[in-house]
Amino acid sequence: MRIVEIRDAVAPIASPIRNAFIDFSKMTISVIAIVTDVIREGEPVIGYGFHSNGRYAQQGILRSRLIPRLLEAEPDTLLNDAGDNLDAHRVWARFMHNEKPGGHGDRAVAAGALDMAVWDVIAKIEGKPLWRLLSERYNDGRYDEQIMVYPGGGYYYPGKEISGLQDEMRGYDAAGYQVAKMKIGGADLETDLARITGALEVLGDGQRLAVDANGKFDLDTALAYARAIEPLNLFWYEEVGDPLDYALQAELAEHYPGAMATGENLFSTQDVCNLIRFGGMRADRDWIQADPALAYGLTEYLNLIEATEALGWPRRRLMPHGGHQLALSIAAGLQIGGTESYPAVFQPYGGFADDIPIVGGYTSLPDSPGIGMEHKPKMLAALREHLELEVG
Ligand SMILES: O=C([O-])CC(=O)C(=O)O
Ligand SMILES: [Mg+2]
Repeated sequence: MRIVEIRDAVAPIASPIRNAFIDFSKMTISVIAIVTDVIREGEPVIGYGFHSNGRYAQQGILRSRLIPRLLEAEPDTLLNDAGDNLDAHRVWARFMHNEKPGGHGDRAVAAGALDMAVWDVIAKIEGKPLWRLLSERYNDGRYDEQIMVYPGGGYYYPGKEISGLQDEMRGYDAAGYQVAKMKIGGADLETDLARITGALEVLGDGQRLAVDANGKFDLDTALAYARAIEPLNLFWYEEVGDPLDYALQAELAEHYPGAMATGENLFSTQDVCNLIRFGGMRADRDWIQADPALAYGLTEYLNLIEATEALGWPRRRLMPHGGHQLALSIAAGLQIGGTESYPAVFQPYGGFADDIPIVGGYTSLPDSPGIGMEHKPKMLAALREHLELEVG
């Protein structure tokens, strides 16, 4: 088989929401299509990819480096031994050829989008859902039929802070979610505490609510919030300080007995290992949120699982950021802890298959080939429109 074409485009994912650090008024993502010469049901097999929100589109890196490297490669060097499908590891090594280690920034995001499309192609050519392919290749055939998912949301509602937030939490509860997440750090402690209390009036138990500071706090503020929320027994306290400030994270761990979560802005396996080694993270209760669609893709996430397990972290403590079906497929097929979802924000890319419900905080995956994007028709239509693709 051959790659016929790789398309990329910049897609808007702008919305009026803001977290403690950024607003999303100009947010974009890169979307990708890998078109192959393999024909299924009369149409060429096309793999789709995109990266998670929070980082802007990566057209420069994709167009000037990663995509040309694939198109210039001797086609057979990208294939598996049988020559009938792409080999994700060979493809990854090729598009990352001549890139120095370290300094993982936007390059990791570009790679994450491209690698997602590669895995969608591979699973479609193999005629299997990605979760099943992962289970068979890397997990001795084991998989989870039910995956823990929680909605990321709870942004600020100027003018109706509490009632807006409560309505959103009511919606998540009605949709079947068990745990939901809200933003903090975009207001003062008193205001945020009133918001948290308001959310808890809807959700009840503190274990049904996680809070996310998006890297905003210095140590003093981190500890002040920690003291205030500790009695509430929340599900987790997320990305409290700068994502690379492992000393702050370690100090927080000394003072906060509840669960901490972080890692969505760590873009390499090495960064995550450093977080584990130096960030005071506790494998019995904390969560690592590294996101394959921001951090070099699923191909690299396989290395991340192996490296974190070698440091004594059960894969069940991994819960990726990003609310995409790639992480859901990984969660099912490789049996990590679960994943975030975005039923209410970052549309049309957020959320999972339209036809599969959430029950008691868990969901499942469709059985159709690939990542499952065909079960999100609005998203697929948007991808095709941005990529100017008319075929299946
Ligand atoms: O950047 C955002 O607001 C999204 C985020 O942190 C999350 O979903 O955990
Ligand atoms: Mg977050």
